[in-house]
Parts: sequence; structure tokens; C-alpha cells
Amino acid sequence: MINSTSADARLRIFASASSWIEGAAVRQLEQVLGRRGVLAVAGMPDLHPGHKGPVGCAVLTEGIVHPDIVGTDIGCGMTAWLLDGVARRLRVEKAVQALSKLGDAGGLEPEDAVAAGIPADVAAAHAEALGTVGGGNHFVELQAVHAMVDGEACAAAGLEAGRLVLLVHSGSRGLGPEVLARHPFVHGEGLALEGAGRAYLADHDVALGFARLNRAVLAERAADLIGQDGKPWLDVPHNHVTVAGDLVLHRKGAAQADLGLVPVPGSRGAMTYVVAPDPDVPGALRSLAHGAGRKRDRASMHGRRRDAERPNPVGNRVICADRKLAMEEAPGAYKDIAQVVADLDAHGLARVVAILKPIVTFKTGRA
Ligand SMILES: Nc1nc2c(ncn2[C@@H]2O[C@H](COP(=O)(O)O)[C@@H](O)[C@H]2O)c(=O)[nH]1
Ligand SMILES: [Mn+2]
Repeated sequence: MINSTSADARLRIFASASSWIEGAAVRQLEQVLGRRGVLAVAGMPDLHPGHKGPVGCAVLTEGIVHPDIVGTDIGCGMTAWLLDGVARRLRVEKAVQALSKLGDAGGLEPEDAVAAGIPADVAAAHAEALGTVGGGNHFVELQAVHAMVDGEACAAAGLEAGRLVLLVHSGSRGLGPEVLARHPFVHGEGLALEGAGRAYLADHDVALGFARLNRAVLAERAADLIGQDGKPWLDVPHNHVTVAGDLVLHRKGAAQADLGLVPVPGSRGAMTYVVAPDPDVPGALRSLAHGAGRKRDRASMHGRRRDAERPNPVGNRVICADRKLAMEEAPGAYKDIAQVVADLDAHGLARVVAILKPIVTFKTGRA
């Protein structure tokens, strides 16, 4: 484990000396320690600095909710669906054409959203966003099982070599920012759990459910478009709050480790690792890395057109109509996912079960 410059025993960072951890991210974690009610902070190997705070961390408080730690994209996470088909039978060009249509309007009728558990007022305002990817690094990716590292766990999960998988990364779309704005707080002070904190959490939970439904609708749309039958496999949020008694656990870009297997993606040009977490590692706050994490921020990727246009190292096709986004999201913007996963393993946070290889990545259909 690397130690931060802080002598504060409440802070643990689960990365090795060879990992890419920016000093700015460690300083942001240290600032989090100064917030009201903070008992412990865990930095994951995908830790990186964010605009408003660190990404790749979990923060435990007593009796206080800090909505800005989670930020606007409440409920963001990864969903994986297992498809019936196998890669060798897939017509890639046809799949690229089909998945390009994900950029067309998705959306549910409000009554269908209500039937799926979304409150009527939220459904009326946001149902049309369900089944849409959104911007930034959200994505829908068609992948195939590339390596089965733990044969027994793969068999239990129904994995076989070449089996197609859909990985969906998206959140609560316009609802999350609305929820954050609805619950004002003083930065660093947060909200008392028994009071304004409960009101925030009620709205937060709706956004969490909305984000999960959004990913499910996206996966279903994608499976339909490529003419595959499939079923939900994994769903793991990484931007959210869980509460146990008066303990409040915030995750910002940290996957929940106590829900079973977790897909840990690298970038649109890298493998995804499916890992089996150990949620009980001391200091890790029942969390693990949610991806590779950024190595370069968006602004520093602008102008690196060659990076954006270079063929992906693992040979997948990318649908991204927005050239600026393609630059910001080039594989070189992210850390080495193999190193991140090696750090998880070295610290006992998770072991690799399977490796998935991308075939087609959909980022956005709009410029
Ligand atoms: N397989 C893919 N992985 C990707 C892609 N774009 C980003 N990523 C990884 O996902 C996480 C998500 O980060 P978040 O903080 O926005 O939740 C990121 O760290 C990357 O490792 C992609 O197109 N395909
Ligand atoms: Mn996310």
C-alpha cells in the first residue's frame, strides 16, 4: 500500500508504488478528512483528481451526509447482460450499424416508467431519458468473454469462451443534478442525517433506482438492436450513498464490493476485468476500483487528434459522432487497467474471474 503524505490514520490508499496516483488526488482526499463527521476515507487504485473532489474513493461519516461527494450523477454504475450469442457468429459490421441507432431517441412512456417503480412525478419529467446513454464517458459496449481465469466461478456465472456480453455505463441523466440542486448544504458541513440528510437520501434513492432502470433499458435496447436474446447479469453502482444506523458510506467512482461480481472496465480500447471482491478488507470501506480512472484530464486530451484516430489496441470498433469527445476519451486518457486490477489483487480487494474483450463501443451518436 502507498501511504499518503498525511499522517492521518483515517486515510488509506490501496495502490502500489508503480501505480499512477496524482499528488493532487491525494491532496483532495486529505481535504475530505477535514469535513464534518468523517471517520475514514479509502482511495482506490483508479483514484484521480476531479473538478469538485476526488474520484475513486469511499468516505465514511457518522451522522452526516455530504451530497457533493457523490456529485451530480447519482446512481451511476455498470450493468452487464449475458447474451445468448457467441462472438464467432457475430457479424461485426451489422452490429456496428445496429448499435449506431442507440443515439436515436430512447425513452419510456411515463406509465411504463411508473410500472417499473419510478414515482409518477419523476416519470412525468424524466421518462424520455430512460434508455439513453448521455454524454461524457458513458457507454454501451458489446464484448466477448476472452479469458476465463477462475473456471469454477465462470461456470457458476454461466460464462463460456466467446460468449457475448453487453456492458452499460450510465447514470441518472438529468435527475441526479436536479436532486443535488434541491438539497442545499454548506460545503464541508453537509447535512445532518436525522434531518435534511434523510430528505436528500429519499430523493437520492429514487435517482439510484432511475439510474439502474436506465441501464437495464439501455441493455435491452442494445440487445434488441443486434437481434440477441439476453438476460441481466450484474449491476453495480459506483456513485451513491448507503446507510447503516448512523454510519453513512459515500462512494464517488468506487464500486460497491458487497453485491457479488463486479465488472471493472479500462477504456474504449482496453479489456474489462470481471472480479470477485472481498468486501471485508480493513480500511477499504466495502469498495473497490470502478474502472481504470483518468490519467489525463479532458482538457489535456484536446488537440491529441492522433490519439483519438489511432486504431484501438484491442481492435474494437467505436461509434462516437463527437470528435471532441473522441479525443477526450482516447484510451491514452486512462490509466493501465491491468495495473489497477493487479493492485486490487495485491491488496486482497478482488481477484480476477474473467476478462472481456470489447467488440463494438457506443459512446454517442451526436456531435
Ligand atoms: N470499456 C470501456 N471503459 C470505459 C469507457 N469509457 C470509460 N471507461 C472506463 O469506465 C470508467 C468510468 O468512470 P466514471 O468515473 O465516469 O464512472 C473510467 O474510469 C474508465 O476506466 C469505454 O468506452 N469503454
Ligand atoms: Mn460512472
